[in-house]
This record gives sequence, structure tokens and C-alpha cells, in this order.
Amino acid sequence: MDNMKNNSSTTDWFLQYPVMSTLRPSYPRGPWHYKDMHQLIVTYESTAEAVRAVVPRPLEPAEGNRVTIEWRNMTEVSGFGPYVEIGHSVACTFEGKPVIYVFQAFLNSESPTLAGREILGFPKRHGEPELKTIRETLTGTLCYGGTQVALATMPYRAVDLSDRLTEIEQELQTTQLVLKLLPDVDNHTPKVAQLVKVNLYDVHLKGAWAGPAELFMIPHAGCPVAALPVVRVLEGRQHLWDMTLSDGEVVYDYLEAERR
Ligand SMILES: CC(=O)CC(=O)O
Repeated sequence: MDNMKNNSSTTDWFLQYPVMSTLRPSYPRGPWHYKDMHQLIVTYESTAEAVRAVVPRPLEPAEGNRVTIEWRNMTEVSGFGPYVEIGHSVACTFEGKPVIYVFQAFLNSESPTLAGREILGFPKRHGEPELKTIRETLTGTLCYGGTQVALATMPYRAVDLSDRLTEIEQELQTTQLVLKLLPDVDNHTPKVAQLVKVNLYDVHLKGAWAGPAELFMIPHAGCPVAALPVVRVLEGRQHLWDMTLSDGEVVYDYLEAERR
């Protein structure tokens, strides 16, 4: 690195901003501050077989085959601007502690998709998620190339959970893990294979609501949102909150474990 500091101009941009493309980087360097994020979360029970199929060891699925699918309306984000994201996760344990493993995500904006994939290893893909209040119903949808593949609904702010904000704020900070996977340039050898903990900062929950929820997902070869089928819906929630994202931590390195 010292050599690089002393020499050529090509390294100046690297030290300043190590993100492709160099002429106009695809995303701004964080931290990214999220304000007034509206979230619809549906927690459901899936099948043991489907859950096991998406959970990489050494993670273990938690009791009950609990899966969450959540819509996040990012109304105000520094650097990225507004966008909508769906995260699909499984409740797991890692080293005996509860964690959330995010196994797929769909976004409608390129910049946070690339930042999430390249830096943290978020399994983000392009889709057309929407979160809207239609009549009295909060409605989350996902279209993939124009074809609708998911629909989640719940009454808008029906049951106020103001008396549980501290507890729910803690829940929101349950360790979130993603699997960062990158091949080497030979297009074959794994270069990065890591479980990454996504750090959340400055979490501030401003409102939370519960209520009955419905979830419908359609099998689609290109967008496997229905790969974890709904056995029964357990809970619907809405949150309004702020947070900051910036970095992560490697909690398990598969390539290093193999070398040992
Ligand atoms: C950088 C990110 O990974 C942002 C997000 O979760 O949308």
C-alpha cells in the first residue's frame, strides 16, 4: 500500500474511492443514513425441508421454520435517494445465538443493489417491489419483469405497539448475516466465501403496529420468492424507523476454514 501511495496517478483514485467504475462510481461511499423507513414484515412458518435447503452450515435453522419477508420503503436515504427493497430471511442460530440469515433480496434501484452486493455480500437482485397503502390496507407487492410474484397485505396501523418500542428496537438489532460469495477471475475458483454480519447503527424506532397479515407468493423460475412456501402466517408488523448502514464483519470464512 505504501508503494501505491508514493507512486502512480492510477492509484490516487483507488485510495480515494475504490469502487467501479472509476469515472463515475456506481455508489457513494457510506455511511448511508436511512430516515423514516416504512417496513412491512410478514413472519410465517415454512417447511423444514425448504428452510434447510437455503441455510448454509454452520448456521442452523431455529425452531419452528420461521421465515420473514419484509418490504422496506426507504423514503429518505443519504447518497442513494429513495428506493424500495424486499428482504427474505430465515431465523437461525449461529454459535448458539439467534441470528437472521438473509438469503435473497429484491430492489428497484441499482446503486444500493451494487453497494450491498460488493461490500457486504447482500444477495440483492433487481426486481420491482412496491409498498403502498391502498384504501385501509398496507400492500406490498413484488413484480419481476412485470410479472407479479408476491402480495402481502395487512390493515394499516391497526394495533398500536407504542408501549413495546424499546423491546422491538432491540429485536430489530438481532444479528443479521449474509453469505458473501464471489468467484475468482477464472470464473471457477471461489475467491470470497464468508458469512458477514451487517452492522446497524443509530437504530431509532419511531412507531410499530401489529395486525393480521396475508401473504401470497407465486412460483417463478427467475425469481424464487415462493421457494419457501407458506405453511401458515404467524405475524404481521409495521415499523417506522431510522438507522445507519456502513460496514460489516466477517464472522465465518469458509476458505480459511478449509485451509485449517
Ligand atoms: C448498502 C446496502 O446494503 C443497503 C441496503 O440494504 O439496501
